[in-house]
Amino acid sequence: MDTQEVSAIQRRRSSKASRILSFQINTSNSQFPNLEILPKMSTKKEIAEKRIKQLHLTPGTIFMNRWSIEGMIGSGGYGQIFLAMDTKKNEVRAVKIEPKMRMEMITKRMIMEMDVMLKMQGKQHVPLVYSSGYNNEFNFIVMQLLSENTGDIRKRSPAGRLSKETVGRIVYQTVNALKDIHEMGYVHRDVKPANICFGCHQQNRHILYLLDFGLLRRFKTDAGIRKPSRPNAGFKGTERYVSVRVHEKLEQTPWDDLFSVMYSAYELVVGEVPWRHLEDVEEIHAVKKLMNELNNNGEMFKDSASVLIDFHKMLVELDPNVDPPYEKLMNCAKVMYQPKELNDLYDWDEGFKLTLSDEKD
Ligand SMILES: Nc1ncnc2c1ncn2[C@@H]1O[C@H](COP(=O)(O)OP(=O)(O)OP(=O)(O)O)[C@@H](O)[C@H]1O
Repeated sequence: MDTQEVSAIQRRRSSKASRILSFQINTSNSQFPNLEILPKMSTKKEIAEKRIKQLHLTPGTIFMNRWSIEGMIGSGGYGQIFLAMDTKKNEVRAVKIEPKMRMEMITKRMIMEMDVMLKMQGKQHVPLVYSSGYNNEFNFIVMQLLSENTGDIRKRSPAGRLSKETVGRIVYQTVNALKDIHEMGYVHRDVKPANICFGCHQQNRHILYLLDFGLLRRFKTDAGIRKPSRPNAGFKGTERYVSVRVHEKLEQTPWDDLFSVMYSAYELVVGEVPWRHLEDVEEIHAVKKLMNELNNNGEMFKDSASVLIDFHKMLVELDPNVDPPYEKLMNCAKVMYQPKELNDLYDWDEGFKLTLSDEKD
């Protein structure tokens, strides 16, 4: 990318985001952020639409005397995520904030998230944490800034879906990310496209990062023994992406995270899951059970979904209480993304041309 191209991209981006990042753009080194997939800062209208009554931090605030808050880039049921500038190092960061009190109760979700993220530092698919802690009002984590999440990238792709070459590599890397988490004795319990991002710098733009460690739970003891299952483990996760076992309130195991990978991949490669328009949770459960009937699910695995047949079959045939064969699952994803390599261009690097050419056929 030369200086002219960078300027053109900058002009297309919101002027504020470009201003924030312009200090870093130096085409003579390969460190500059990938502007095309940086997370967008929410406009006032989007914030209102998300019914967020109040921003926890307003742009212009210098949080903890160090991080200059530029705007909100994401929010979930618990936290808000801000684009911030580290005023000491002159580098961009993401700051995740959660109020310490919620409905007069002390919130612990982010305390646990910090703890797990710190334990996992050094794992390839876990974002770098620069600082974490709390002040009088908030728990916070200052972490590596990542790209727009893959759910939002899919939504803005012209065909509303991603190519099998890109989704295969997302599956491969997500299974690898989960392998690390599971090997440390945790299940993630909220795998979904909104929690999957890529790096936004030249050197990590094809590395996938898994986000949101707030729902993790230990399924193995420190000695590596599976913990006894609770008779009713409750429903934890996001309705659209949880496995049939989670609908049945069974204790989650790595198997359930892998099913969430499968449903996420289905949505990314097809554009939607078969239960996208269903509101009744029992109906969603019923369709997911039907999908698992290997002799009866042909309708759900035709056209662009057909690339997931083998991966899905492999999962259905696994025992949820036995450690999954990660390498076999990753090899299955490899078949999906060939002839590409992990470090070749992804859909967003090449103007989504693979899905656009599919549409024309
Ligand atoms: N480090 C980051 N860099 C860029 N964007 C991020 C980062 N962390 C989070 N986001 C964005 O913010 C969104 C919400 O983040 P996250 O899932 O961590 O919040 P949450 O409050 O825990 O959400 P939920 O209620 O779904 O559990 C993500 O989907 C992603 O788009």
